[in-house]
Amino acid sequence: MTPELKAANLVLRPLTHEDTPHVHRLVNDWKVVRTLSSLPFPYPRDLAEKWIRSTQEDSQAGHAYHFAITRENILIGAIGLVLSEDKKTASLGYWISPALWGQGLTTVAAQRIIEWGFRFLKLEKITADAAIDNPASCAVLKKLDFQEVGKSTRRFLSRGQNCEVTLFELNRARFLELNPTPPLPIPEEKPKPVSTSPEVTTTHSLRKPKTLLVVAAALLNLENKILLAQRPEGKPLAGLWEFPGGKVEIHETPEQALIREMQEELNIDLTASCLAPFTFISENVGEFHLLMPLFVVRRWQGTPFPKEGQNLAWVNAADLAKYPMPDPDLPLIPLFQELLG
Ligand SMILES: Nc1nc2c([nH]c(=O)n2[C@@H]2O[C@H](COP(=O)(O)OP(=O)(O)OP(=O)(O)O)[C@@H](O)[C@H]2O)c(=O)[nH]1
Repeated sequence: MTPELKAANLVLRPLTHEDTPHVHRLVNDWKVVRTLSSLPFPYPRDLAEKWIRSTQEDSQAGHAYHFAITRENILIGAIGLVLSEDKKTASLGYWISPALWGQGLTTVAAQRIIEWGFRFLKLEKITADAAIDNPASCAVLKKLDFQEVGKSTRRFLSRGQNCEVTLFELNRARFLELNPTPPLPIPEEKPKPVSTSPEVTTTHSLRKPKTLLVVAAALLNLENKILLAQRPEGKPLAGLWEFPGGKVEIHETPEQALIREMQEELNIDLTASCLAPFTFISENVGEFHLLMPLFVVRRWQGTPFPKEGQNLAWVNAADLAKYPMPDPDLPLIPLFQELLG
């Protein structure tokens, strides 16, 4: 499923039926449509509708992930990855409202999608192409470290003719070499001014990030299915699936925090439960260092109920990878597969 991703002041989210008039208005513009090979001009509204439907089907089937690019809740463009059959390669495509060209917004959105493609989808290579008379798009790809690998010709429906295109590629090893740190989460707090405490050095990159202590539970039911909760709208990383839990307050032990969070989020009582420490996440996620003890819990009182309106899913260990999760959770998947078979 297509998750919601944040990138600077942009939110990249799945397209919905309500986006149809905006997609139609923005794409049905010669300046946009001439850069896209597979669309006619004029671009009829029912094609916008069909395309949005197809993005939803493709996302469910895991064939392609298309995102609306939004700023302050307004759709300003779209970006997507279409996967090869073996799911090792994807081709990147995008368009953005011409009124916003030249502001670097496409680069910001594309950088986030590429990051997600390499780190979450574990792609080996991302390809892209741009008509040779579209230098702005070529410049975006070069800024993103794509390498030019050749030329080809492609039929452009909008122009009714074949056009020469430049082919680009970025492979996973190069991306990881150039971007060794995990993607930045969206900081919830404003950056604090650099203090003079001894653990702080003068440069931002060397500053010791604050440790964020979060506790979470893998609730296992009688069929050995694990409960995942989807982060609700309005929270950072909304749309991603995670182990229910939350931040440990200053006056709490992790176990006390877990009992409180399970009551607040799921209306279940863990006071008499066995909280079995299973593993932990210790990962630098940009503005802070996430430390997350994860407990396995098999018995509790009550029935999990999504008190915060979050979606819940009982998931077999073998299916965990089908649920987009925050990057730090990904190494946990094989551990559960080993534990639960
Ligand atoms: N609960 C939980 N949080 C996780 C997981 N993986 C992961 O990276 N996190 C991160 O840990 C942090 C948890 O913060 P939160 O915002 O959910 O905490 P909370 O429930 O206390 O929220 P609140 O501050 O809105 O009350 C988030 O940055 C979240 O992205 C996970 O599997 N479960």
